[in-house]
Amino acid sequence: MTDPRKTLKLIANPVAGGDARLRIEEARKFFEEAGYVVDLTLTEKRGDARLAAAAARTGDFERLVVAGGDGTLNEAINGLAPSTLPLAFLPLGTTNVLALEAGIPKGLADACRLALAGTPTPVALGRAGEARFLLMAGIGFDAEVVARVSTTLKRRVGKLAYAVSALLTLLRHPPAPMELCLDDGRCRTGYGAIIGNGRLYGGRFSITRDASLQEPSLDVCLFCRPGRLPLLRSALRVGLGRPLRAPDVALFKTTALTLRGEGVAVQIDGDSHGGLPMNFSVTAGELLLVLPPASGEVA
Ligand SMILES: Nc1ncnc2c1ncn2[C@@H]1O[C@H](COP(=O)(O)OP(=O)(O)OP(=O)(O)O)[C@@H](O)[C@H]1O
Repeated sequence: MTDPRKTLKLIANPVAGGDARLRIEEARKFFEEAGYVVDLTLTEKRGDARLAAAAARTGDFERLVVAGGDGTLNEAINGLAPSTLPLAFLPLGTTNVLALEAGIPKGLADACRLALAGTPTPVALGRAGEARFLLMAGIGFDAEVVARVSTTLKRRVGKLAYAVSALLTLLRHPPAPMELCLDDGRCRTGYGAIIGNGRLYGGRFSITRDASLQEPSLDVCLFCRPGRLPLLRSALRVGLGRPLRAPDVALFKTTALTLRGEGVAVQIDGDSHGGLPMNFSVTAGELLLVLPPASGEVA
């Protein structure tokens, strides 16, 4: 006989943010006490969340709940989308950009409550080659910082590990040139780019301030000047919460672009994703993300 209770699929990374085992167990209990049968998959390595989310597409689930960092969330999205199964998120990672962007509470009980009672909201997803991204793609310097960040240091000191990696990357070599081309054939040279589907970057910082998860467009920030100094100046402005400006950067919205560059790295949603050349685009409504009712995104 089938269980008449509602079933949740929970995909959780037990090593997110250092050690998330206890919090995952608490979340499981929360959902069970709320009357749900919980089908839990604990990830063991990169790739597991994607496979588990792909399998959940054909299951009889009320919700897919992903517990972990933005990297595990990205994997789950790549396994799930396009789908009408609502995806809720419990932020257990180091940086948790989505939680900040979308107003998902950091407190576990509140996040669990939202996972059950929040509004499934259609969001647009970015594409980097074949892979989907929810928050942002970073090309060049930023992706090298991600690639070089020490996991051991990240577990010990959290976000500070990214600052250490940024310094080492900057000392190593100046940003490499790349060519950005739009669909109408217009091209220009840059020295790094951030392609934002969302507004926030690396925490509460913002580079693509006008982006919106619900809007099917990509906000591009192209770093236009060669050398380390302009990049440092831009990093400082972002750190101080100031907007980036021409001529250091070019900011624009688009729905598709191509980037080319010799040995230039790419990251999506905070995890390495190969290198250029790569096409980037955006598709509306490929995912129903469970968000706070009536707010969508925080101001
Ligand atoms: N059990 C696991 N062991 C090792 N790596 C894992 C495991 N589960 C998932 N991963 C991979 O580790 C990467 C980072 O994990 P995740 O994003 O969940 O947490 P985090 O690194 O603490 O947080 P953040 O993404 O905010 O830095 C993900 O890309 C994921 O593919």
